[in-house]
Amino acid sequence: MRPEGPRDDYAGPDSGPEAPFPIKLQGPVIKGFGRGSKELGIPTANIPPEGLSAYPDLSTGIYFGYTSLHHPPSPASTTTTTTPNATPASTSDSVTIYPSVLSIGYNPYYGNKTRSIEIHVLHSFERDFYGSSLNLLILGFIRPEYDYVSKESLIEDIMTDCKVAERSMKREKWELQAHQGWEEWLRDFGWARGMTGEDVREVERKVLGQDEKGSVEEGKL
Ligand SMILES: Cc1cc2nc3c(=O)[nH]c(=O)nc-3n(C[C@H](O)[C@H](O)[C@H](O)COP(=O)(O)O)c2cc1C
Ligand SMILES: Nc1ncnc2c1ncn2[C@@H]1O[C@H](COP(=O)(O)OP(=O)(O)O)[C@@H](O)[C@H]1O
Repeated sequence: MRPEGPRDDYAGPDSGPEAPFPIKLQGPVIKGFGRGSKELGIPTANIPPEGLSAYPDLSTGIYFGYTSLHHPPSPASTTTTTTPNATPASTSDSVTIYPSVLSIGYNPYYGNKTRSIEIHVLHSFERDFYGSSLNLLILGFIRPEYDYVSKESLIEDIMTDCKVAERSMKREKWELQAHQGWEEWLRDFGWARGMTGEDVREVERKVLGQDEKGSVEEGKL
């Protein structure tokens, strides 16, 4: 259960990220249990947890860092009526980078049986971006995951996480430009080349299928 008491304003030292950070994960945005937007009002983009095997000692918990998104060309675009067959923008043009908060773990409030990576991007999007490719550069740890007495107290803590992350990443040594190679890595989506919508759905079925039994405690909805 979440301990009583005030939260720190910052996470990580002013001198910048320390080992084992930055941690690099990537994957397509897949479906979760649909609770983020509907129940919490805080959407979280899920990526498959396989990349965590490269970091066997990483604790579950709440982290922050940069997310880059590469949106696939939209087959149902309603905006380009005059040039329906126009070639998509170049890869670098369609990559955007945002600060983010994320949870790695089992969501104790919901009692998931398998580990998930759930990223709340600190940006307001007009629409969902399932199927987009996502690179995640984790820079620091904010806190452990907790169980909560109510949905409202979980939401309140997540809102505090967002403020802590924003504040922490505005410090000079945590900015994207302060570290050679960070932006280059975030903009590299070579790993996603050739990945089809069917590939993404298959990953999604595998990940969701693993947690069908007892993943959501009905009483907590
Ligand atoms: C910054 C952040 C902090 C979170 N902290 C917790 C937590 O302490 N305990 C918990 O059970 N879930 C926590 N969550 C996970 C939410 O419960 C989760 O995002 C929600 O269940 C949505 O899941 P879904 O994407 O499968 O729909 C956190 C999520 C984020 C983005
Ligand atoms: N700021 C945001 N951060 C993360 N995902 C967002 C954001 N805005 C919209 N989304 C979309 O919402 C989806 C997550 O919604 P959510 O209700 O948590 O469902 P799910 O359980 O399927 O992940 C993401 O996959 C993404 O497409």
